[in-house]
Amino acid sequence: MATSSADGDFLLSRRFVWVNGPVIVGAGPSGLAVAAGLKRHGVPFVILERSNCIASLWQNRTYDRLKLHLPKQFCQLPQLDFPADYPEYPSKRQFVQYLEAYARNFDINPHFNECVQSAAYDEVCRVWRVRSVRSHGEGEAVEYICQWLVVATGENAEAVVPEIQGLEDFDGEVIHACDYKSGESLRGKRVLVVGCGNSGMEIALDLYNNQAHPAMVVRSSVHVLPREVLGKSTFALAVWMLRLLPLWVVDKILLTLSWLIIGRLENYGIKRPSMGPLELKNAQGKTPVLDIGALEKIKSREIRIVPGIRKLSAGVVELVNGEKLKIEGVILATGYKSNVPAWLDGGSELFSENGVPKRAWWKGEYGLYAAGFTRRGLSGASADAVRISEDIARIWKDEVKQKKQRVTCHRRCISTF
Ligand SMILES: Cc1cc2nc3c(=O)[nH]c(=O)nc-3n(C[C@H](O)[C@H](O)[C@H](O)COP(=O)(O)OP(=O)(O)OC[C@H]3O[C@@H](n4cnc5c(N)ncnc54)[C@H](O)[C@@H]3O)c2cc1C
Ligand SMILES: NC(=O)C1=CN([C@@H]2O[C@H](COP(=O)(O)OP(=O)(O)OC[C@H]3O[C@@H](n4cnc5c(N)ncnc54)[C@H](OP(=O)(O)O)[C@@H]3O)[C@@H](O)[C@H]2O)C=CC1
Ligand SMILES: O=C(O)C(=O)Cc1c[nH]c2ccccc12
Repeated sequence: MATSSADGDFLLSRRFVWVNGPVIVGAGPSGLAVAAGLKRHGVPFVILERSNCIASLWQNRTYDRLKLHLPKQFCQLPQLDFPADYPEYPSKRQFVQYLEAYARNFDINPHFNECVQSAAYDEVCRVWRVRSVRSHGEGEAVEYICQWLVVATGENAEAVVPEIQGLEDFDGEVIHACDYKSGESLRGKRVLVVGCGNSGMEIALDLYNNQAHPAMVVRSSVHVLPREVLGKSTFALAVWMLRLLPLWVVDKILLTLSWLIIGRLENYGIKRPSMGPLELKNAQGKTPVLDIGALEKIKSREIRIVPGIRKLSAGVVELVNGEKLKIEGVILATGYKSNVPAWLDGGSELFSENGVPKRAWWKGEYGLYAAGFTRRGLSGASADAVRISEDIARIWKDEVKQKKQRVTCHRRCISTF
């Protein structure tokens, strides 16, 4: 039956579902890891996923040749290691296979094609009301009512598409990095890659490897670090040094090693930020680039570095220095953002306006949790998941015990009559 909702949209009648445990929003690595932790403690839950598969970022919104850029020991989820024969840097296919095995192993069955549209805390009934719409069938609307809400929608939920003057006049292909699969279709073409984070760098290299001619926009500054130092992971080295030394000292060491291995980036048109790489990651969430080969092509000018864009027109980009380049395609490697502000009502003591938790924290009020928002990649997501599942399990078990006691007491009271 169709009814009219408060905001005037037509809506199929809503189904109400009481969940005896938490609702987890998102079936990426963070949501799966929380779910596995809850299974371990015997806590029931529902996990809602807007797409038709687990880890949709990895399956649908990343390019073919992507590999994890941190060594495998920093990327596996709690309670299940990667298979022993996985390489140091697993491919995206291997990572997805691992996640599928993870979901199977812990018997995690997300509700697919269910996009959460809103979630709000009902202070009167002291429950969360989580409203979703099923994208398959007739678009059924469901309201889940639960005591705990775990936000696991990720730091990369939506693509950031910048406003660039004249973008609509450009006549070639314009895609965001999340829709880039391979440079094959751009063979022989001049392609502008906007953005120089890990996506921009790796896509520029992939374009080069597919015989395209990439130019990459570096409008401000970026830290590029070698992925390895003397055959050892730079990231692993940094983690190890952080146990012994303050962060600023580790940053100084990383920069000295980079200078010895890579040389001065300024020679190739790339400025380094004034803040050190780890300090910048902590302060602003800006991930340093771990170089997998783009720098060599930048040095040989096979990947051109260009400054910011002034405007685009048919077949041409005009740069802020007045230079004009002929281009046939644009890849926007301009980053991602959280979508939490679009659907979470309340929770402002945990989440800031841009949809990531204040102070990179995992627990809010009224049973609200955030998994995978601490800017520490997959290892951060795993750490959050363990804390969250243990916290919920502790409260859930207490409540179950109390309920049992109430029932026993009630029975005793009845039997004394
Ligand atoms: C290209 C790329 C490579 C990366 N490589 C690494 C790496 O090597 N190592 C590392 O540690 N980190 C890496 N990261 C960081 C990345 O954030 C993590 O790897 C990981 O995917 C985070 O998991 P997550 O579950 O928090 O978020 P996601 O993987 O983004 O999962 C969130 C899920 O929530 C779903 N969702 C979103 N909104 C809704 C909604 N309203 N309703 C229902 N479902 C919703 C999404 O469809 C998605 O499936 C990489 C990121 C990118 C973009
Ligand atoms: N192999 C792997 O494991 C990979 C991991 N990743 C991870 O995915 C996450 C997202 O990375 P990424 O997609 O690179 O996003 P980032 O947010 O790291 O980088 C976005 C880039 O776009 C630039 N930019 C934004 N708007 C504009 C504009 N209007 N004009 C010019 N430049 C612009 C930014 O420049 P500015 O700094 O000036 O704002 C920055 O260089 C990161 O955590 C990263 O580590 C990504 C790819 C591969
Ligand atoms: O790949 C990512 O996006 C990550 O967030 C992983 C990560 C966490 N801390 C870092 C420091 C340097 C490089 C990558 C990471």
